[in-house]
Amino acid sequence: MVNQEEEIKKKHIAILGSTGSIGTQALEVIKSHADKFVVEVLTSNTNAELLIQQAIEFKPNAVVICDESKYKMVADALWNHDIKTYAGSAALEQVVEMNEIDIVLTALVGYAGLKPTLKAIEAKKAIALANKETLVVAGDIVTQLAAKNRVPLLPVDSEHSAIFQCLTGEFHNPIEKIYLTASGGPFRGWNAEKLASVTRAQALKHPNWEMGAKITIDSATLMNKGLEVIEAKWLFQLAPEQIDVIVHPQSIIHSIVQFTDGSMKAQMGLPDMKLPIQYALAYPERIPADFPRFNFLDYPQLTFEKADTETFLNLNLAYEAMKRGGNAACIINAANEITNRAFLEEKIGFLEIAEINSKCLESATFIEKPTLEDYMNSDEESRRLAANFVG
Ligand SMILES: NC(=O)C1=CN([C@@H]2O[C@H](COP(=O)(O)OP(=O)(O)OC[C@H]3O[C@@H](n4cnc5c(N)ncnc54)[C@H](OP(=O)(O)O)[C@@H]3O)[C@@H](O)[C@H]2O)C=CC1
Ligand SMILES: CC(=O)[C@@H](O)[C@H](O)COP(=O)(O)O
Ligand SMILES: [Mn+2]
Repeated sequence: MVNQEEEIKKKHIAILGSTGSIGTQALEVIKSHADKFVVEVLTSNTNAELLIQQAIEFKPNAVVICDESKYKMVADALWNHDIKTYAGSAALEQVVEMNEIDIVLTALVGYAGLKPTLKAIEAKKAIALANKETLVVAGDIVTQLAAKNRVPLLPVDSEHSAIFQCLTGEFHNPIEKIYLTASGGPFRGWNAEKLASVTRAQALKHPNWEMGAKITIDSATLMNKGLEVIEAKWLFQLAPEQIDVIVHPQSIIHSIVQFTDGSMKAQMGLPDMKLPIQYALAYPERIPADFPRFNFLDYPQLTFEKADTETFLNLNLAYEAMKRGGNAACIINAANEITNRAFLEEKIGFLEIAEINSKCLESATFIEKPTLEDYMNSDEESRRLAANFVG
């Protein structure tokens, strides 16, 4: 019989996007610390097969399949497993409110993360935040709501986890600046002429990380770093001038904080997302893990270089959106979700991603102080514009 006290002491976790790269790695972490974590909710967009397998193995309280046409398949497979089964995106906003949940891991991709994250914050659940687009789109509303509800936003993104780890014990010490490290992606050093004809398959080969398709393409165009700059602004309440990007092709140093006395703290380790995922779930504890250890002799050189923002236009576009404020970041995020997908569907070339994103920033309606509804309308408007430019 399960010892009820032991079960209560465990952290009860909802994973939104459990079938993706972050979601599946989170389940590995949870499995190897079954004494500390228990799964309450699992969700996927369309991948019913994997969701069913995960549900049977981890026995959550509830699952959500966003694609309603797959509901019957999931419900039929789980009917005798004592697991509540829901369908549709709106169900994500309801399951995060379940009493049993302590932490919501936002491992779903894109703008779809915004509304369930806001609901989870309102329900006072701690947020382990992988879904960077949530902060890019509406960082002001999300961080204010989290502060009001005294809800921690625990970064999962490797760079932001690195900064967060460097800030442990330093919360009263002002930050002079931070350096977000960037791998440079698969096309580091390439010129525009070569980039014009790169294929989807080439862009999907990240040099250091295995990730979902959307973020892998964003890494290749440097939009990922642009989104991360904006994510950092909101997570650590920094001014644009305090955030710098440095290309570090080995992805060993995950990011750096520089304090006002000039001292710099960096967090390093082999590129493995299980570490930041585990850090966020176990926070404030560090718990053991047998992830492979870094060996200095395998990396006799850790190198650094300037990002090529003249060829990879998305990074400066994100800085520009951050400086403009208002709904500008929401506009480029929406445009980028359309152009990223259009490139994956081979409808546009690699260089057109940034070109169209930039046109959307210039042509969409700017709103200086957007409400949540404004963000939703702005997301729609920018998607429409981008789709037109894609043709
Ligand atoms: N992968 C990584 O190493 C890192 C990822 N991140 C961030 O974490 C987030 C997740 O990335 P990643 O795991 O790579 O992405 P994946 O594409 O691998 O997984 C996305 C997950 O979200 C689900 N999903 C996709 N679209 C929707 C939608 N519209 N509504 C609801 N659920 C949806 C998918 O379901 P289905 O399987 O059914 O499609 C899947 O479970 C992103 O915001 C990314 O930027 C940050 C740092 C590192
Ligand atoms: C693992 C992670 O956090 C990714 O966001 C990663 O940083 C992508 O690599 P790039 O530095 O190439 O964008
Ligand atoms: Mn990252």
